[in-house]
Amino acid sequence: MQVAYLGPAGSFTELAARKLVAPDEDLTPRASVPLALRHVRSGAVGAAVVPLENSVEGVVPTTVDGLVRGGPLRITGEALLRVTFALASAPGVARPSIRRVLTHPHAHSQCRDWLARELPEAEFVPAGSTSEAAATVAREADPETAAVCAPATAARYGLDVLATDIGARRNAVTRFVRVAGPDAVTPAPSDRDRTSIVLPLLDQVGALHRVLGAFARHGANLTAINSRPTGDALGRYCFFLECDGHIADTAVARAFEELRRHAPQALLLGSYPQAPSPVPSSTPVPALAHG
Ligand SMILES: O=C(O)C(=O)Cc1ccccc1
Repeated sequence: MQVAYLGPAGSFTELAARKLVAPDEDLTPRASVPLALRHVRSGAVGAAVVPLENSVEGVVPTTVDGLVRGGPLRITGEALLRVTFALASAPGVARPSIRRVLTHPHAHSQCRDWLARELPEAEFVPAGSTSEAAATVAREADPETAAVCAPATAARYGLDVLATDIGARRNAVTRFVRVAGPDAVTPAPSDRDRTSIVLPLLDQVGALHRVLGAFARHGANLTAINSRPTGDALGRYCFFLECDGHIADTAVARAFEELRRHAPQALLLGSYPQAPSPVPSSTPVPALAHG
């Protein structure tokens, strides 16, 4: 099977994809997340691996939009990757000559503080991925342009590393998902699963309250709730929900059934094993103070 990923070669997504493919599957790069998902929907590839969210910046909007808009898809797995960022240039370039910094918007937002401090005059130029930024810098060999990418990606494209660890957080983790067509087999329940759901929210009093209530009543632990505009009109939103557990678990199945009674368009994106964390477990969430 061909599995697309956000490329070109050397992206963080490629590293994640390597954890999510079987030995007999082939990885094939795509220039953007929408293109990779379009090729899953058309059947040109069997699956795609795309970045979904980061512990510092939250969700990758193009990915969530690609999942909630368009034909149904199925998430069948996830991988977590610790990401560290380097500033890289063509060989022989000195840091003071950098006027432009190329990278993926999600990488830029995690390095914004360092860039504002160390290269306040440099302009940010969005790239399709961190590896595309590195490839462009290598190809153009412009002494005024640098890329933000993984140190290994800089080495792969023959770039010099001008600075390392320029991200705002040491333990930044990005979550990637493997996405297939709607007929993909749901992985069997494991001891620690996650379920992802898409829900167009009805424009009614109490609509969100009923959704949250369904999870609480059946004892399913809702772990994330993101709203994205449907794109149809101002004020129309689609929710991307996640909870612990598998759709084969009674709590999750009952919560989803109840959700469907309120919002028949609710769509199960998938149930799949949660990936182990690549960093030491974080400090507990502080309890809310009740006044
Ligand atoms: O995969 C990449 O290289 C990307 O550009 C997406 C990305 C950006 C920042 C953190 C993780 C993935």
